[in-house]
Amino acid sequence: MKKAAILVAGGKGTRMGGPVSKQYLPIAGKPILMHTLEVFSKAEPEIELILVLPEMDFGLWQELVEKHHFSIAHHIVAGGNSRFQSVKNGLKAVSFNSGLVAIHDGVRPFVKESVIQDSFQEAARNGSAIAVVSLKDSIRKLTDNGKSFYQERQYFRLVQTPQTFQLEKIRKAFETTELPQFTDDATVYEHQGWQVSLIPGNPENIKITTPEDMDYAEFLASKK
Ligand SMILES: Nc1ccn([C@@H]2O[C@H](COP(=O)(O)OP(=O)(O)OP(=O)(O)O)[C@@H](O)[C@H]2O)c(=O)n1
Ligand SMILES: C[C@](O)(CO)[C@H](O)COP(=O)(O)O
Repeated sequence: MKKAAILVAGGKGTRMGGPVSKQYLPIAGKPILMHTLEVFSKAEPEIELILVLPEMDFGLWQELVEKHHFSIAHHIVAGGNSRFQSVKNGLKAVSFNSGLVAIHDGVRPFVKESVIQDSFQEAARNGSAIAVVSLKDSIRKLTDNGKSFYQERQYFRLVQTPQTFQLEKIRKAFETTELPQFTDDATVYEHQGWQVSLIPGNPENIKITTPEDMDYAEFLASKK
């Protein structure tokens, strides 16, 4: 079965701040996005890789590719104004019509190869595979009047990427109008009335979001 991965990196990284968007920041001397492309290429050597970037960054990316002698084949696609729109652009760019597609945040470079492989296997069986991890902390639900209530954490999961799907189904799901609850791809898929399948993610697969994440990312890279 044909496989593709869409690595979305069309954001501005406003929570990270700084003059360079977070997806290009170096970890262990190499831009975050190159680590992410590498892990997908290692996990699935035959995969079609689609990298979604802000159109204004195409030149910067080309310079980084040359500077780092980066040789993993990938297609570049222009992002949109939201993650939803960036994914939609990536889905249009997949070169085949029948197969599987993993959608992954470009800024999650520490996803395990085994999680990527498991996600394709589960999506082939059941249509979708969403990587999730359990919570380590207790959680409380806040109310609008300033109270809070205990919640049973065994019924909750933190949602990561990859989120992997049968291509025809996720393309159809993304034909819908964008809604505020579409914080990831699972919510778009579910909006069709389809149930998602969950698979175990890996806890170190953090979404690099704020400056303190960079120190942890350097630590994780040093352990690889
Ligand atoms: N218009 C957008 C917005 C986000 N993303 C991507 O979606 C992933 C998860 O988004 P997030 O971590 O929120 O990234 P940013 O939107 O860049 O961060 P911020 O919200 O701090 O600006 C990132 O890889 C980001 O580049 C995207 O492809 N297109
Ligand atoms: C897709 C995601 O990474 C799953 O946890 C997350 O929902 C992205 O959220 P963001 O607000 O775009 O950072």
